[in-house]
Amino acid sequence: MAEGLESVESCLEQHIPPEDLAEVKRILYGGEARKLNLPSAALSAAQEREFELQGYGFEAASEQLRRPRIVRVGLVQNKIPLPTDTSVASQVAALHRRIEEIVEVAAMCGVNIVCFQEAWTMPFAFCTREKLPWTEFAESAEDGPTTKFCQELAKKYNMVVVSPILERDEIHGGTLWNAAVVISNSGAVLGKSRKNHIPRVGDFNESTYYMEGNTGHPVFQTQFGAIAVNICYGRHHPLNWLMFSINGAEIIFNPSATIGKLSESLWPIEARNAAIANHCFTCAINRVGTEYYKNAFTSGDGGKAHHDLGHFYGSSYVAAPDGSRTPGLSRTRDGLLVVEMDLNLCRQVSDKWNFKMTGRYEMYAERLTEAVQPYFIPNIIKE
Ligand SMILES: NC(=O)NCCC(=O)O
Repeated sequence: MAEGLESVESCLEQHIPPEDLAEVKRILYGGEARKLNLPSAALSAAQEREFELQGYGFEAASEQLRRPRIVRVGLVQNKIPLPTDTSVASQVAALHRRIEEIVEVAAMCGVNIVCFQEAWTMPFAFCTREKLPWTEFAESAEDGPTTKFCQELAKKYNMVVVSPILERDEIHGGTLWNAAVVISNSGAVLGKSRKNHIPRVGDFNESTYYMEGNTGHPVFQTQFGAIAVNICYGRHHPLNWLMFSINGAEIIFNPSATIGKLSESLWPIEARNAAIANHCFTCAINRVGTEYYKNAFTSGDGGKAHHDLGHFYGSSYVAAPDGSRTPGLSRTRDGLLVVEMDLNLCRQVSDKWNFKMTGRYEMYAERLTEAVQPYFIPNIIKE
């Protein structure tokens, strides 16, 4: 699919009559997000380094007993800088360099927690179903070179770093996992969260490489808030979001890699709906660009063999618990989205809508326990 539109937002800005634009944004986005005043040095560095930089803020009401809990998150979307047939080491090094220059700008913008896209140290090569060289991109979550690189960034910028990688777990037979490593602003590895739901759709043949995660729904208590990571395809599963929220997540990151022809119409809905349903902030991050492979692969649908998975459409955004959302980053360019949020908004919206209180979780837990039994009898009433 061609890259096409730069972004839905730029199209709206261009074509909606100015007198209607605010109302259109209210209906589509829950209002016009406040633009952050980002430092001019950051804006010019982003321009020089050829990535988009946008900043928005969400408001919360002031409270008498709690001080505002203001946090800035940074969402990074990027293309792979080198072709997929260059050496593994040079591809990883080029990605480290690219991220380093984006994170430096995030630091100038006061970002407290940064999250990269899914499997950020490699091309999203699982579509090929080939093992080599792609499995060579896998690293230890605890002390691999990418984790060490992120620890340095975390310490240097006093920033929590969420680093989604292809993990190799040497302790368990060198098995592969799709995992996000969470590194504290102290530089310590807080832990990891493995992808719970593995796609088997279109060219997303990821179960060729790794299986469903076994880390459950961990929430990481950081200095800046309680965070969780719901990796890519997990966003289609409302119960996956729910369980991170049940464990207390205030911000759920959704590092992704997905393409236009498969999911673009779902993209603006799913993370946003999760923010509403779970009274938390969600951060949807998608990679960008088209990645080409030397060897053609088929989709197993009778169609012609091809050399790319399709266009990753970026469009990273943040949604707030009140249902409002930021505009998305570009569909075609690297970008950094800086979003300021007051985490007090989570409880304020919870007190208003009461989804946690009205959730009837005990009823669903009982019925689901029955429904997963092999000889379950559905409750269908017939004449
Ligand atoms: N990376 C990944 O899980 N992609 C699956 C496609 C999608 O969920 O849109």
